[in-house]
Amino acid sequence: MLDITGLNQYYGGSHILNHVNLSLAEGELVCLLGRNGVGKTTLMRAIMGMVNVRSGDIQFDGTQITRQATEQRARAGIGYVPQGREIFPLLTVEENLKLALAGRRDGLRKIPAQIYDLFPVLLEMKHRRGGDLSGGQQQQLAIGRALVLDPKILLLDEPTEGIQPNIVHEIGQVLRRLNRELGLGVLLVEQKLPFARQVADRFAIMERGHIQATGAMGDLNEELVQKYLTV
Ligand SMILES: Nc1ncnc2c1ncn2[C@@H]1O[C@H](COP(=O)(O)OP(=O)(O)OP(=O)(O)O)[C@@H](O)[C@H]1O
Repeated sequence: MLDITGLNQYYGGSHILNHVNLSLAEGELVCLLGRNGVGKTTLMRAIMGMVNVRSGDIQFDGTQITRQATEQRARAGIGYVPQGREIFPLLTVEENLKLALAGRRDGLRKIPAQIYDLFPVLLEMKHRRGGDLSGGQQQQLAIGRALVLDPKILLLDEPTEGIQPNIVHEIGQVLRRLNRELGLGVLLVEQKLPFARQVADRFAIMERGHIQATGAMGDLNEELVQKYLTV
């Protein structure tokens, strides 16, 4: 579904993504792990076309997208929930969701009922401003907004950061449900290991901009954790 091969990216003279190879098969839920500053967010942004890459390929759904604009990638079916959520604080929940309708492939003009089914709190808070929501509710809004586009895969950058445990649990359940019931592929950047273990099928560990290890989630042993993840 998503195949990244030999991807190199630089910020000025700093080589950030270093020959990254990573793939997400159809319906797979993969967690990208790694310490702070290793390049996880940069990789997500590169997949979305928000940073220029120097070399390498990104293929999505059989198409080469490496040089496509962000809007084109979103329309092709890559949903993105950025770190820090980036919702519009002065717009209502409903308006935040409606903005994403512009990117629908099928021209739908109504927020799909499924979004409110997945996140009932968004229905309750429909007329409230985004900025009035709690961090956890804003995260649910950010995920809901990405889902309005009807993506084939979803990229999430640290969706549990700064969120209270009951909502973290709820988000985990929604991701599993989307993945299991609807076959949505998910690439998740995550720092919380118990959460990653709970939701992901497979892991990929990044260090200094390179994928150092991948495997089934059950194979993420203490040695790998100590070597690449413990701070
Ligand atoms: N816009 C930018 N300009 C220059 N350097 C940047 C920029 N954004 C990130 N970097 C640098 O690139 C490196 C990778 O950052 P990135 O945010 O991708 O890492 P990360 O693994 O997502 O970290 P975190 O877990 O802290 O979010 C870091 O050294 C960071 O300082």
